[in-house]
Amino acid sequence: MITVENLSYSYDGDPVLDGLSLALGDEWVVLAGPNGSGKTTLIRQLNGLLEPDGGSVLVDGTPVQDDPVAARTAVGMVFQSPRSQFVASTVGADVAFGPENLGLDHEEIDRRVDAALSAVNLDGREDERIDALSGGERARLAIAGALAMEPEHLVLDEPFAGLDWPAQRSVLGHLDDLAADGVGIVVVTHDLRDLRTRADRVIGLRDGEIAFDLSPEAATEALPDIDVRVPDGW
Ligand SMILES: Nc1ncnc2c1ncn2[C@@H]1O[C@H](COP(=O)(O)OP(=O)(O)OP(=O)(O)O)[C@@H](O)[C@H]1O
Repeated sequence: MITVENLSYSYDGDPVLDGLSLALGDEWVVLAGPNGSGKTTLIRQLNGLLEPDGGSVLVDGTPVQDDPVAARTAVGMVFQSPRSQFVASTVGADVAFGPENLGLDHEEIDRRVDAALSAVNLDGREDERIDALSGGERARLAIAGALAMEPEHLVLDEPFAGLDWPAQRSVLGHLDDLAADGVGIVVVTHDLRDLRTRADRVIGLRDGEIAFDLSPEAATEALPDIDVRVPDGW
């Protein structure tokens, strides 16, 4: 469980989040909002990449700042620009890096790397150099790196941008499996296609505040109010 209590955050004195509270359990949550509404600023606090100016974020009851390693193990994060997320030069080594740091044995590391790469349709490409991958392949690799950590919560910032349809379908299928296993999924996106039947909640953010927190059905009328398009067939 991730609990955000009265969270405030400013960049150089400009408030972006102001007294935001939220609880995220083992459910599928879509976080939607227009550009600049504070989505990325919010999720970066969920595993300690940003430190709150006020209020707190707790993961399983422990403040993130008290145990950042536990928070980063429990809350996996995939960002929009994956380039900076890679730590190794080849595909397999990069995905193995996180599990290796957890001190897992080789068999378990291999199992996780295989499962994560296959979830994003990159199986068999362990030895390829990351700098030779396309943008979409890098985005998929970043997702594989987070999957291999087998976190309790997986937070993905615009995960489908730049992914072709087979890769999107594969990632969605894997997220479905994770959700069925009790992993909490948070998808930050402007593009709600394929998410209506998956999401338990749609949280709308506007100007750093929660404008609504509703079921997908109930969010239909609220989404245009925060300038997020309701997809055809939603
Ligand atoms: N590093 C930074 N320094 C200064 N201001 C920032 C920084 N990062 C974000 N901001 C500002 O904070 C506000 C919220 O940005 P944030 O990236 O959290 O929004 P977002 O909802 O994720 O937007 P987008 O949909 O465009 O990704 C914006 O006004 C942005 O300009």
